[in-house]
Amino acid sequence: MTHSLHTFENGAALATALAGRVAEALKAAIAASDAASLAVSGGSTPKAFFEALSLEDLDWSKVSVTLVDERFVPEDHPRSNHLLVATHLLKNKAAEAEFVPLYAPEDSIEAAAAVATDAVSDLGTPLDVVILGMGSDGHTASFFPGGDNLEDALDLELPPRVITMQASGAGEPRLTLSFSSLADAGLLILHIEGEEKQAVLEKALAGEDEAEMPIRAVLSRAETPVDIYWAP
Ligand SMILES: O=C(O)[C@H](O)[C@@H](O)[C@H](O)[C@H](O)COP(=O)(O)O
Repeated sequence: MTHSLHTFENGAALATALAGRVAEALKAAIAASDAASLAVSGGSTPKAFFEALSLEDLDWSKVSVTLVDERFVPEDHPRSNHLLVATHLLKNKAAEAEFVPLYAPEDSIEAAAAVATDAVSDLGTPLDVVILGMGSDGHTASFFPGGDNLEDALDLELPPRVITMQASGAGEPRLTLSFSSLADAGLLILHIEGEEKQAVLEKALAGEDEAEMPIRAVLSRAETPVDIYWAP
């Protein structure tokens, strides 16, 4: 599938523009079906975007926010993406949104993945808005090079679900939406910033080996065209 590149002079301009774009998509979903679903990524890049989105004027009581992926840690752990989203997004006008976590205090990560699969499936498919990030190794979501479940994660023949992922570059064991959960999103955004990530994107676009750079699966096989938002 194709992609479009949107570049901005700085992160603040990108955050404002992306928040507006996402708000319009959420409003359209609410107008169409009286509900909207938003799956966001963690990491350091999205903080300014989350802050800007939290101020957007829309009926947040109709919005369900979930995560593209999560570290298998409780929501009070400093590495928790739930904590990141609660701190930077689920406040101001967005405080009224429902949050659907991927982490659950189950006896195993596999049990937590099963609970999360049911919770995310209740949001319906396709997800209305998905925000992806990208690591310098070319991972996105928790589709890490060398990941133990990477092949299944990227298999579009398998159903939408939350799966576990372990990889040397991932830190904690991860919970992640499968590619089939996000490939047909109404709006599919890849948000990256900095010269290093720009070079990683160029390398990804210049090759085909998805195991080497899993972001390639999204860029080449997503059903929805990918909107890439980049600032220096
Ligand atoms: O849980 C995570 O870490 C994210 O979901 C992950 O996929 C992130 O988007 C990239 O690692 C980029 O992270 P940075 O924005 O910190 O570079």
